[in-house]
Amino acid sequence: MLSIIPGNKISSLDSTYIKEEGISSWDLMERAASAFCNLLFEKLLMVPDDVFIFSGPGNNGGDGLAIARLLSLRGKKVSLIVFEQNQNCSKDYQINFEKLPSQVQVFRWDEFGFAFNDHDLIIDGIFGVGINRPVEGKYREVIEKLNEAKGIKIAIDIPSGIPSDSLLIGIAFKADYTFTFQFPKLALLFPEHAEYSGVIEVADIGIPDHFLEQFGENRYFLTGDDLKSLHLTFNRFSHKGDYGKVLLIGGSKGKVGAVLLASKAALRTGSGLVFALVPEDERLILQIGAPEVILANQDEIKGLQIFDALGVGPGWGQEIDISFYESLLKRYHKPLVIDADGLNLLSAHPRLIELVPNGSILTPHIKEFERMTGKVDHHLDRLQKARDFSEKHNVYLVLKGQFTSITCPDGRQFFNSSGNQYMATAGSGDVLTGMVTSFLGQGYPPLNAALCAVYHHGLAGELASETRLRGTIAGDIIESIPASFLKLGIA
Ligand SMILES: NC(=O)C1=CN([C@@H]2O[C@H](COP(=O)(O)OP(=O)(O)OC[C@H]3O[C@@H](n4cnc5c(N)ncnc54)[C@H](O)[C@@H]3O)[C@@H](O)[C@H]2O)[C@@H](O)CC1
Ligand SMILES: Nc1ncnc2c1ncn2[C@@H]1O[C@H](COP(=O)(O)OP(=O)(O)O)[C@@H](O)[C@H]1O
Ligand SMILES: [K+]
Repeated sequence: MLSIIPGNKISSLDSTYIKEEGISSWDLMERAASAFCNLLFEKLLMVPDDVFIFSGPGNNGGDGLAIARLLSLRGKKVSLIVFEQNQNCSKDYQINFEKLPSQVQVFRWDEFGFAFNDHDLIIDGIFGVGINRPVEGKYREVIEKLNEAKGIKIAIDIPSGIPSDSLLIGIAFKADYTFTFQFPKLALLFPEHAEYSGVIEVADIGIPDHFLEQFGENRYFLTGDDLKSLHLTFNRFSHKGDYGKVLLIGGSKGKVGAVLLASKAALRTGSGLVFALVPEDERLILQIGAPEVILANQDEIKGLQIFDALGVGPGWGQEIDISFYESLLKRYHKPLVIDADGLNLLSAHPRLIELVPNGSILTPHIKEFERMTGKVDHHLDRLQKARDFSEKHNVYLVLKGQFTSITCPDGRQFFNSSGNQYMATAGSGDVLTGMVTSFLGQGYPPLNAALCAVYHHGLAGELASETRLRGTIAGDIIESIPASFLKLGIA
């Protein structure tokens, strides 16, 4: 799994790796530049002929110079805009400057005209993870102009101005794409930086995961490659009892659809038996909407231990009998999944949180999370509060949004790479609740249940939205769950 390395450890990572591999820092920069160019040709349908590269004084600028050479060798008309005298720039910058082919036109920033067309490609190599203060002076002037300019904009490693692991102060380059080296820098995952980072792609420069891990701080980027080994298999001689008996509890007048969505999602995720407990008057809707679901009644659920997992909260409302919730938490001793009003009720009745079984999975969106922990200032603060909360209450916290994070009681934090903006639609969280509950009921350890559910939910959202775009609805995500398994080769 890809470790996310903090900015202040990247240069020691770099030098240790170079030493162990017996390569030079220039070699590593060359790998980075060619990985960048490969991504460019892979991700852009048409790579523009006119390319403008802005190179700052450090190694991010050095990457820009190497990219200038490689793109020029591939027939592109490259203009390079520089800021400092060569002798004031990094060593590898200077080497790459010497290697520039004569076809690359070099401009000083104050001699350059800044006139671009829609189809020009603008590459930002001004600053990378070495940024150590807010951008001012000539750099600010140039970034302001570039942010107004036409053209397709790509940042090398990180948009210039964004610090590697903390919140932007002042100005930064606004990229359409960020091609980041080896692992995404933490700050790229902050919602506050969404307008700067654009689409994030990871350019593999060949540093292995186990090597990265030594420099990490227990933060990881979850990709499809990580998932396969987490899944349990379905075997030929199995029966429905082998794949978990789960119970979804929620629904209220007008909101029973939430349980319907969660139940269907649990079935599509592979649950053998899905039970639902909803108010008496709302049962018919559920039964018609999903005939595969078994409706439980209050008496049946007295023997709660027969269920392999519970999913509590979708569409529940705030008006429920709180003593029922309390007795549920007291009587069920295995990890369970809590979402939506199940969480809001914990916020309203804080004594209940102490009753939540160890290892349970809580799936708040940002607002629900704030209700539980109090006001959050920014995403970094939220990530720290998530760690504190998980550790204190011994639960897994799935904080939903773009790059949903999964925080473990031991402090590990995983960031999901799948999903897109078309999942911002009513009920998509209920789908996730059904999926997590399903995996938990199938016998996955809580962490694996959360990782698998979050990743497949995002991938199903991507697949569902391929043809539906902004018309994607939660039900489409459910119907694409099997396609997500297929895509990852999970039988
Ligand atoms: N393994 C790696 O991490 C690799 C990193 N590489 C590149 O190296 C970059 C990091 O390079 P550096 O450490 O040289 O850092 P940068 O290139 O980000 O910038 C550092 C330079 O900018 C100056 N500077 C910082 N903030 C400034 C500000 N606000 N105004 C004016 N000047 C400022 C510094 O004094 C220094 O000269 C990465 O982002 C990446 O692009 C790649 O070359 C290859 C491998
Ligand atoms: N822009 C986005 N990118 C990725 N995933 C998203 C995005 N917007 C929403 N999602 C996902 O959709 C789900 C929304 O959940 P939630 O806010 O609880 O919705 P609801 O309450 O309507 O069911 C979460 O899993 C979230 O991660
Ligand atoms: K940059």
